[in-house]
Amino acid sequence: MNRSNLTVPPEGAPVPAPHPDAPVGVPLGPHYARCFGCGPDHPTGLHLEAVSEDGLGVSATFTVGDVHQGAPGLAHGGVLATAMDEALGMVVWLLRKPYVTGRLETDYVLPVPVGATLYIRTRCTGVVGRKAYLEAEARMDAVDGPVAVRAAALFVEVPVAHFERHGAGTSGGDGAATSGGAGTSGGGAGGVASAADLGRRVNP
Ligand SMILES: CCCCCCCCCCCC(=O)SCCNC(=O)CCNC(=O)[C@H](O)C(C)(C)COP(=O)(O)OP(=O)(O)OC[C@H]1O[C@@H](n2cnc3c(N)ncnc32)[C@H](O)[C@@H]1OP(=O)(O)O
Repeated sequence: MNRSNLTVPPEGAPVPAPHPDAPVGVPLGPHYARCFGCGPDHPTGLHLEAVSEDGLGVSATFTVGDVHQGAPGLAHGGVLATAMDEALGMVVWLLRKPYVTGRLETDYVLPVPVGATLYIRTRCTGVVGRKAYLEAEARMDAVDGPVAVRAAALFVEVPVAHFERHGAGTSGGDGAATSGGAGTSGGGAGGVASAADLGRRVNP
């Protein structure tokens, strides 16, 4: 894909070993019930579903709905970028450290119609200090379908306090209260409802 050197790991950058607690071969479940990318409680979200392949790579699916259109009948490019961001974020989630997206680069290769399912595969290609380098590819309607979107990203590790300082506080806001409570609101393994949950998750 066309990408800047900001999302390419420096030569010799190590690819981390999978975290010993990282799930392998199982559905990841949402990290937060109201997440626009993966949350089951979000009415118009992407409802992306993901499986950890080997603790460092993730396979995910996203089916484009009516609410995701840009041009009539076609997925909005920003929504497709969100799907890639979410799938990439699930990879750093496996590293058991809090990260945020610093930079996301996207190549739109094919128009993606409403009703299409994207099969997304993401992978960590290196970690240097606080910076994690990742890439992703989305294929249309089958795991071996035509490539529709490619992405590369730089995620930056942040302290848990980042979410407490900038987010809705340790209570998770009213979203946490209405979505089932700490630890369970995410549905699958490791879901969080607040920054405090996130802290317990990465430092149990
Ligand atoms: C509760 C549920 C939770 C659930 C959590 C799971 C959520 C998953 C959702 C998907 C993920 C998202 O969308 S996250 C949401 C979208 N992203 C954000 O909101 C991030 C907003 N930006 C920031 O907060 C900040 O800019 C940071 C943290 C990215 C960086 O600030 P900082 O901490 O001061 O660090 P800084 O020194 O500037 O940068 C550290 C290193 O990274 C490099 N770097 C930083 N930004 C960039 C950049 N855009 N492009 C290239 N490189 C960059 C710097 O050059 C430096 O390299 P060097 O000098 O060390 O070499």
